[in-house]
Amino acid sequence: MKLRLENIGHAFLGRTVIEGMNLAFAAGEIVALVGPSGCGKTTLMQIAAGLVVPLRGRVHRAYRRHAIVFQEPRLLPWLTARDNIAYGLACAGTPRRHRREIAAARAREVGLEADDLGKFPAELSGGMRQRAAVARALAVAPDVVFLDEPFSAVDVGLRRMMQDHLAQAAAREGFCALFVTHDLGEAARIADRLVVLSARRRGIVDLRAVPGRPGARDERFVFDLVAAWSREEAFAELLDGAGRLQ
Ligand SMILES: Nc1ncnc2c1ncn2[C@@H]1O[C@H](COP(=O)(O)OP(=O)(O)OP(=O)(O)O)[C@@H](O)[C@H]1O
Repeated sequence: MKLRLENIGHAFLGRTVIEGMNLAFAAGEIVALVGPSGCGKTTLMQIAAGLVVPLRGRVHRAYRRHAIVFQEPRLLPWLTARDNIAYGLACAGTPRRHRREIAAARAREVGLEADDLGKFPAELSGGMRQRAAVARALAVAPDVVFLDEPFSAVDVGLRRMMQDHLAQAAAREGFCALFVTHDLGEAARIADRLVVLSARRRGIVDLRAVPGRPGARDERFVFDLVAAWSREEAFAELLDGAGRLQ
């Protein structure tokens, strides 16, 4: 697995968003991209995923396949949850019976019941739809998963469960996850590594390994880590004027 961003630069309507960015990702690691609103997290993820062609630089991709999870589920409304989860497999020509088995297994992993698989997206709750979106991404056995604030709209209990699931799946299956979030607590829970972006400086202000193992950090540890980060200059742009996390 190889994913490397080399000297990436991008601008919208003549306004530079990202400049001279170099990053490399390893198999099995979860990298959190954090930074204030508008600093270019989504743009950088979309460039890495090939959804946006950068104005400058190159993306080196040497892996079989990747999957993307967006902030909203983006399920196809005319397909059942089962067929949504199996969609990538159907596109890849996986036989029907095999893809139904994989879809059922991936659905179970994210806590969807067998009964839910025959339902259409309109019949599922928002949290269930997002579970299906994660199951769909992992169903194709990706080498890289791009996630753009995937859990920001789900309730706190489900968010915790999905974070743990992602961390365990990445460790077990060896995929690399590039995770966009503006929530330092979330990054502290699930990332191996942190990339901190700045809106003012249009680039990376900090790169660091997160101590401990993703998914195995307890509440106290995460709280103390975020408190320590919050006092650092590298995270200043993530704090609002009152010194609270945004
Ligand atoms: N298609 C577009 N056309 C014009 N400007 C854009 C486009 N996409 C993004 N931008 C601008 O580029 C900048 C970076 O946007 P981006 O969505 O990458 O930031 P972000 O860090 O992900 O923000 P947020 O945390 O609010 O989602 C913003 O100023 C945004 O307005």
